Amino acid sequence: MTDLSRIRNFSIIAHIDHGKSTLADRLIEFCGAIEAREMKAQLLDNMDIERERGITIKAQTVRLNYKAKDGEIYQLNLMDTPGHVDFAYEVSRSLAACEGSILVVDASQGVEAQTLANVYQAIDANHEIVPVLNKIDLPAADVPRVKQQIEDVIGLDASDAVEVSAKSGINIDGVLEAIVTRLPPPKGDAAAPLQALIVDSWYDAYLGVVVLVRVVNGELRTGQKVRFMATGATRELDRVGIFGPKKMLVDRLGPGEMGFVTAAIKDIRDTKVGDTITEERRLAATPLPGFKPSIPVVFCGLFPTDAADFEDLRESLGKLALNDASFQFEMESSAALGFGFRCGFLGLLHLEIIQERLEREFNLDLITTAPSVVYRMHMNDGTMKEMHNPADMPDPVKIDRIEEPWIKANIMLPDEYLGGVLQLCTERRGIQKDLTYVGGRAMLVYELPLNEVVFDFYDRLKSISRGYASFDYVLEGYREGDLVKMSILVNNEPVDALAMIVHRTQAEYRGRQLCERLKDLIPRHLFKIPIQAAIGGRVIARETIAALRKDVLAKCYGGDISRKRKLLDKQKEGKKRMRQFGEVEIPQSAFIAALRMGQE
Ligand SMILES: Nc1nc2c(ncn2[C@@H]2O[C@H](COP(=O)(O)OP(=O)(O)OP(=O)(O)O)[C@@H](O)[C@H]2O)c(=O)[nH]1
Repeated sequence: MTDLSRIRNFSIIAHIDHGKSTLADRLIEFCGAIEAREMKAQLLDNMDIERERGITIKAQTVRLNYKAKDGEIYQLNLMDTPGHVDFAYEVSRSLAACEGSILVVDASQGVEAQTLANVYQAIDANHEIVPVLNKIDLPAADVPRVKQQIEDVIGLDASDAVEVSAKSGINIDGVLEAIVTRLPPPKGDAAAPLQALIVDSWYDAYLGVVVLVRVVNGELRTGQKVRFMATGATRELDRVGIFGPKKMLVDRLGPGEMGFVTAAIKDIRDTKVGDTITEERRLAATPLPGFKPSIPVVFCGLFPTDAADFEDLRESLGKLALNDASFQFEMESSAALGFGFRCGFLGLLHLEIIQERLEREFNLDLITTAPSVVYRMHMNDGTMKEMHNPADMPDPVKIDRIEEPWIKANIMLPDEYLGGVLQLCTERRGIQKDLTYVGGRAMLVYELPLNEVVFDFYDRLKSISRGYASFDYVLEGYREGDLVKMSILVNNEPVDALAMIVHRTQAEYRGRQLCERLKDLIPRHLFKIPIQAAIGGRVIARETIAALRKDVLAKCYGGDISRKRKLLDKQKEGKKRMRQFGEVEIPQSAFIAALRMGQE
């Protein structure tokens, strides 16, 4: 067990692409030599599946051993945090497991929206923060300007910011020294009853459920009988280990240390993130303060393009859920798209990651319905229902009011794009809260309904600002809105997969857009096909696909009217049948295309 004064637990926070991963790699590399010589850990099988995980959405820790200039060897636990706003909850729980943060800012770019969002979280977690200016090798790097910006925008003293180039390996030891000298050591009591915080857990094909922990008091040992305080389950620990960055077994983990344990646990849902592990023999009096659970905020339907893939899809979703407790799914059926699943995500990026993994790793071709947020339906009878799917909208006469989630967004952008971005935010029902300028960049704070953001806000923002705007948000809470369900009717039949909840003021615009698209996508039939957008019984937009008229009368010369009538009747019957099976006549590809266009 390491003396507390020689432990530092920290995370690296940064805006995307400012060099967080590159710096982490350099730190690991720099400390690598010492690790091999001085650590008495037992090397576990070298399993590379971790690397296969691609985008790191899971919190990971790496233990480094650093020989500092004071001659002492320090144990540094680097906690990786996911950078994207969708995973804000995961960021906050990673931060809760450490005492300090390294704030990486690209010296050629300066402070961006995610820099701010992450710093605020670190401040909330009471972290000591060391600013690091990266990419000083770039000719465009402007260290004095970015230092000034950090002081003006964030209010952090940047006079002793560490200037580095992660890519060229310049001043990496400067970062390590700052960690040792400027970040506080953890606190804890080795003699107290065990309290270890579950920071994360995931399923590993070889080890079963792996639980990432931060020990606060007491110690964790192999063979120890432990209790999970939230669930009350007891287990004997099979393994106690660390990531160095490879998995290595250790005898014990003491206060302030981070590592992993395994204990014949089958389901990650049994290891609740934020729960406290204590010792069965000597129970802790109270659990540690946990974390807020991460709850899905965006839902959409996932359907296999080929109905024969349904079982494969179910199995693949199950596999993904093994490693991602914040991902939810349940079966859903749609008249237009067949059988599929309603899935819940932390945000749009999370949705994209899951969708991409299903398509790439599991080789599935999928249709995604328009993303929807979680609405709160306050019914006349005083009850409240959460609605994840527009198809489940109760009868409007029974609804007293509907609430929708709102976010607070930070948008940073070069001045010249401000006009366009303000207009976009206004179109999306945004409420401007603040506008300030820092070194030629505008910093906008807006409140926006999440439902307007999940649609295509981010893409529009990027295109208006030519990619220069950065955006981050936090959920603010629920507010009442004048929201309605808009149905799309094709040939007078509602198409469930295209229904959506919209704000009344946006309904007509959205409705018209969808009808126009569908008109081009649905092939002509022998009869006219009306395509309508409707709220309740009221049509708000309409397009018509003209009929393809087969000239049935061409064969009848002259006046035999009864024959003509017969033929016409026959054709009418045909029409009826068509109408009856109206949906079958619409190629599924049309729905798919309409939905995909909605996401562009
Ligand atoms: N010139 C220069 N480029 C760097 C430096 N550090 C990182 N980069 C480059 O910047 C890009 C982003 O670096 P990453 O380390 O992937 O950034 P990140 O913040 O971890 O990004 P995500 O993992 O995508 O969030 C890469 O192309 C790096 O090669 C540096 O010191 N100098």
